[in-house]
Amino acid sequence: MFLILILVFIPSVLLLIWYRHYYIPYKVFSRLGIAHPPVEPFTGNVNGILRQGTLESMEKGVRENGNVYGFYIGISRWLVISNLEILKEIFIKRFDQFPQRAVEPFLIVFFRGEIPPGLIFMEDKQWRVIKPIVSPSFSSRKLKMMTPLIERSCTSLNERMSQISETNKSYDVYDVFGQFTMETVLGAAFGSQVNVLKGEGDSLTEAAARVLAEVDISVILWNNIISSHFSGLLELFLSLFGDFLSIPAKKHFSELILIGYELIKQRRASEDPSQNKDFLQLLMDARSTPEGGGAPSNNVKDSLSDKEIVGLCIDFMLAGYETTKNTMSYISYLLANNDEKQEILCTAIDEYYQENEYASLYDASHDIQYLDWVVSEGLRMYPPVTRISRYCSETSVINGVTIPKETCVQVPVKYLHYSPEHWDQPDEFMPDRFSPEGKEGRHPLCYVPFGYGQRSCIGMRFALMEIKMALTAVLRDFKFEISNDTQIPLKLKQGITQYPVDGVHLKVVKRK
Ligand code: HEM
Repeated sequence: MFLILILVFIPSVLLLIWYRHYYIPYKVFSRLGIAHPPVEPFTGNVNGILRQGTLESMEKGVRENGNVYGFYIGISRWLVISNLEILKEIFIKRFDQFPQRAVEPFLIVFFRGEIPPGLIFMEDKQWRVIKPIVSPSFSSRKLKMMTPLIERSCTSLNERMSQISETNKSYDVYDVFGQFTMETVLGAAFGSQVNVLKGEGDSLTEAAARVLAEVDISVILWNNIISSHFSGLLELFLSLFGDFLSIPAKKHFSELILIGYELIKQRRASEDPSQNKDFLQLLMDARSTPEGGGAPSNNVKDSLSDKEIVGLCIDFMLAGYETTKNTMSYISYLLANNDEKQEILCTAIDEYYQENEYASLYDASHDIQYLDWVVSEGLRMYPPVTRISRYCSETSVINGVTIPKETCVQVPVKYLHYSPEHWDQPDEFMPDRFSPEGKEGRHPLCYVPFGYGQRSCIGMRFALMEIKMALTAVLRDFKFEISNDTQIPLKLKQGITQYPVDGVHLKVVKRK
């Protein structure tokens, strides 16, 4: 009897597992006529993605399957869409059905502990409340108040480039721009005055550097596989044993959070907190203004809690560090490899300062048109964020394609930026394509380094201001040159952003 029970029970359980974790979930795309690579049990397409590289596998997928194809991470569904008309619907017209990004990996939830998510992973309902309170902190007027902080770091950057040029050797500018960005992002988020470029550090710089170094894409993929099969299992495991496992990322997050609380406390006790010109202070002072002006009604949340403020500042730091550091490094690399374009830019900067001798870096970076085109073209060729996601909250049919509820749409940014359908000679560095004539007739969705629609990058203006000011400060006196140890082409890797694995080695040469 017992033997019969075992013989029936075990196969039934195995059959059920096979049915629930393999047969049913992996049928969804094929039933809807959506192509996808062959799946492996349990992991779905993850092994193929890790073997080929995240970006490469996506580009191969688009080439082989066309502008709509699917893949599975564990049993969760991902749909890669590069059809611009479908994307326009998803980003704009059907925002209510695609209101947020991919679900936040539980590991990140665990790291941040009591702190609520920042805007990046914020769920739609909460985002609609918080975004109007946060948005005014990113207005041109508020950002302009932060320019002294960036000017100070630009001066240190210029001094650092001067030291490098004197060695007459090539140097890893990725490292230098990393220090510059760390200095500015910590200054902008928390008002830090530490001179990272001069080798100084403090507890904030250390905690931030460690948090930023800890996040690994394959860990996140495994997190997603487990959560897709056994929702709640990772949550249960980490809530029971998390505190006993000494996980470095958790420790560094906690340090950052405590520093954030301490800063808020000090600001509250300070006699004149208004002298602080950073996001922490702006968020402490922030009040939402209802559309059309006037005071917010009583039943609408109009200010942020301390936890929300700290969460948002850490979010800005995470979102702004690697993206900005990578962009500056890529643009320097492109300029070094395209000296005639670099000459045009340097001449534009010289001419501007001949006419406006005492102009601030902010004004120069705002007014020099060619600089804007160079930065835009740099972001086209090397977008640091190579994929944008939108989570489908309600089954939708768009242009004949059925997108089932709980599918995550991925937009292959880099693929769009190189598509010959939209770009002439996409492999060439041609800043003029961003001139008014160059832009004419181009579909807005084939260029999305900062995303698109209501959930596009809130830090875009800040990032562009910082990148342009830094480039102006450097190129007034120096230029970039390739040397024997410049890696051409750059070897790139997909982490949270796309980054140059071996850094960017260039010579920095004095211009005059
Ligand atoms: C070159 C630098 C940067 C690039 C390329 C970049 C790119 C992006 C992209 C592609 C997104 C997703 C947009 C979408 O889903 O449509 C995003 C979102 C976001 N970025 Fe940036 N970013 C940069 C710098 C920054 C900086 C400096 C900050 C903060 C100061 C920042 C804060 C954010 C936040 C908070 C979000 C989420 C917005 C929301 O959901 O409402 N970013 N960024």
